[in-house]
Amino acid sequence: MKMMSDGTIPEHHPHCLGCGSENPAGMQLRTRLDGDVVRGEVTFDRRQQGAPGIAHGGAVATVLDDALGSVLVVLETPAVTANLNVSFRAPTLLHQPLHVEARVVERDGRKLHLSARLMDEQYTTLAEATALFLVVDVVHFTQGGEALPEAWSTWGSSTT
Ligand SMILES: CCCCC/C=C\C/C=C\C/C=C\C/C=C\CCCC(=O)SCCNC(=O)CCNC(=O)[C@H](O)C(C)(C)COP(=O)(O)OP(=O)(O)OC[C@H]1O[C@@H](n2cnc3c(N)ncnc32)[C@H](O)[C@@H]1OP(=O)(O)O
Repeated sequence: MKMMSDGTIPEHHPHCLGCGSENPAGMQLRTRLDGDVVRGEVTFDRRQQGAPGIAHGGAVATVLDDALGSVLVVLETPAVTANLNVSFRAPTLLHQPLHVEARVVERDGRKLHLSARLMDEQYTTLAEATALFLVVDVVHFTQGGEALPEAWSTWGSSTT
């Protein structure tokens, strides 16, 4: 398990465990482990606006994908999103602190079935996702020609 002594998952942006960059839409998702569930908080701002005052659906999907990626950090398993299915249940308003959670539903060989949920301050569901992540060898991530975070060198690379 990859987490700090206070239960938080290291400053991550999942893409860049250890590199400290923001995710593609400039959102900061801080996550921690609560039992088997990754929980986090995020607030959207104008950069993620779709309709006036409302978050763009792609930004909502990004946060859900990021939360799902945090599950990989906990599992210390390199994997990629093969399929992401998002249901938008209610408008996600800007400037409101929101809750996110993500968990493993089932593992079947290389297939990780995960789920995630975005909720408002009262824990009303705004969007939910189911995803298929496929475990890959760490070599998968060298295709971009960039150095990989040192922390990944200890991660399981078995894809069986
Ligand atoms: C930025 C990513 C960093 C990820 C880092 C990883 C670890 C964690 C590190 C830090 C942690 C944090 C977070 C990550 C950051 C954010 C999360 C975002 C993650 C991403 O943003 S990641 C980018 C988007 N993602 C891709 O860039 C994938 C492109 N893609 C491929 O690279 C290949 O497509 C691959 C490898 C997925 C599969 O290729 P492959 O050759 O290995 O496997 P193959 O096709 O043989 O499928 C084997 C079995 O899966 C079934 N299957 C396959 N695809 C399916 C689908 N779509 N739907 C339903 N079933 C599917 C087949 O039907 C077969 O099933 P069966 O065995 O039963 O026949």
